[in-house]
Amino acid sequence: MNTFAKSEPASSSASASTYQVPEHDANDMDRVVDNAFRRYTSDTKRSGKGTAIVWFRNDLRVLDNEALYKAWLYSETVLPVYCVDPRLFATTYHFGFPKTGALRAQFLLECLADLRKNLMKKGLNLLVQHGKPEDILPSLAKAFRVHTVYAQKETCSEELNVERLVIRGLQQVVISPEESSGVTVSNNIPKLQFVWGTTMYHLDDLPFDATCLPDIVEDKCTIRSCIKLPASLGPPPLVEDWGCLPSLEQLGLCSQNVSKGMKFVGGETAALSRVYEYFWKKDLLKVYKETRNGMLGPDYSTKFSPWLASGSLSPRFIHEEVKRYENERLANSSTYWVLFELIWRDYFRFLSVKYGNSLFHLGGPRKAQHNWSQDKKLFEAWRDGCTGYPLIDANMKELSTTGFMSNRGRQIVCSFLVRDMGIDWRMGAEWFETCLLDYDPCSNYGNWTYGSGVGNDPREDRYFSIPKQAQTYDPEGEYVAYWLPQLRKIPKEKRNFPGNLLYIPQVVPLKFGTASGHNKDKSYGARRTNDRGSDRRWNRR
Ligand SMILES: Cc1cc2nc3c(=O)[nH]c(=O)nc-3n(C[C@H](O)[C@H](O)[C@H](O)COP(=O)(O)OP(=O)(O)OC[C@H]3O[C@@H](n4cnc5c(N)ncnc54)[C@H](O)[C@@H]3O)c2cc1C
Repeated sequence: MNTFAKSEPASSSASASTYQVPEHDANDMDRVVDNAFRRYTSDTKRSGKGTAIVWFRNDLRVLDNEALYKAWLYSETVLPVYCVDPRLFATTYHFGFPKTGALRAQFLLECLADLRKNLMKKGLNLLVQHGKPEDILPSLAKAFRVHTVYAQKETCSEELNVERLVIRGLQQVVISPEESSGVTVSNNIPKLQFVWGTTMYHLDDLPFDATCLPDIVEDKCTIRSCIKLPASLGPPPLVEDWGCLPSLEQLGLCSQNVSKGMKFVGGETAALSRVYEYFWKKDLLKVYKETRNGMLGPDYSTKFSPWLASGSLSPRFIHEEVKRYENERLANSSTYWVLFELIWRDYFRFLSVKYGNSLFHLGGPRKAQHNWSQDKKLFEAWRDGCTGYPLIDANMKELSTTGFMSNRGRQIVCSFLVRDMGIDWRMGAEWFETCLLDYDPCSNYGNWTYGSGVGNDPREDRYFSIPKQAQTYDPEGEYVAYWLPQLRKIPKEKRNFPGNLLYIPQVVPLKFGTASGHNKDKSYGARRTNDRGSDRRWNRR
């Protein structure tokens, strides 16, 4: 089997100047996950025979995992498998950036270590194999006489291509009736069965076909309950070597310490702890709508996205927790707004079903024509946080240091790259793909096409004025001074507008307005009524 040599366990310690998200220590986190598992336990009896594989992809969780549930229900033994696919650690499609940066790789390893731990709590384990799923799964299916491989359905081209190759690989596997231990394997070929599990709304429950998705976000259908699992899913099949998790070095990456800002802990245990911390312990859900446009610190927004993207957290679980909070504490526009943001997440996923590969094309779903530049120097100034605009530079430094950036920050740096610099939006999207802990092809490319005017958004011009954004969202320059300490010595109101003498020269002039003062921007801000950016999208409901 293609296993890795034993390496040091993934570490997640945070230094004094970082915020650990969640803040809980390991014992507290274990208590939270055990409680959640207990609440989602059922006494259903399994009805199947033989062995089934669960092929874990972006669903690195036990709670509300339908593939795991079905594999357990329709078999006598379940073999959970994760394939460390080398393609994930290659380079991005157009511009050759690392496909997975060190911080997300580290987060992924933490997710896998935690998944193994939680599967063991349920009487199973996780087989970690190095290689392509289309090579590994058929050979495991043959060796373990598997009747079905269960997996979560994906929607974007790279993942769909792997699915096609796995199906083809399984078609080469023939399990004779004598080998199949009494299980009916149709045509003697193990089958690949998909479940839908990435979104809060189930694809099959939409009141329209996903290919007819309207260009508006609506909350029009009911949300399914989380799946309950029995207390034990064991026993697992006999496996000689369950495989070690690779080190970053074995993946061809150098480890990167988070020296300041948010240090996220990967895995389902941390995800459930963050939900507990944000909703129940700190009671922040009730103010989410007022704080969600912040940029500094761990608590202005939920910070659920890295766990949602890796599938360590189920959006349906968040929905159920919001409803529980509304019943037990209060319901207000903030409790609703978290769900509404999750509808946006769903929306971008369904959009990928509707628009397919055009989400990744220069002209986007709209097939828009623009004269984009690919100026390397300008792009590098943006990427490295050296544009001379503190708000841009601070956000880009946060991204490369932590793998995270606020939603506000993402909209601002996206607008700056495409509107002020005129750079090909795909360079920005691919750099985000490298760096983001929460990278998700649908949300990332969906938001980039949206922000650069090539998406399905009826409004073409989403320009974010930096002076106006700085004035509104960082009036005291706290955020920029946190990431650019050289600004701490100047008066608060000047930190976002330090002038070239105190800061570095600006690489491009702003397309509209100037960054040198508030007053000039006022008329400009008033003229461009869309300056609050995506907030106006709510009008489209
Ligand atoms: C250019 C750009 C690129 C982005 N790339 C990604 C990406 O790769 N992965 C990703 O998960 N999000 C992406 N987003 C959306 C958004 O910025 C993040 O989801 C959000 O900042 C995560 O922080 P949070 O969990 O605290 O969000 P919260 O404000 O607490 O929102 C709760 C959840 O709602 C969802 N959500 C909120 N806003 C959006 C949105 N605009 N689009 C889709 N889902 C949303 C997320 O799952 C988020 O975790 C991008 C936004 C922009 C403008």
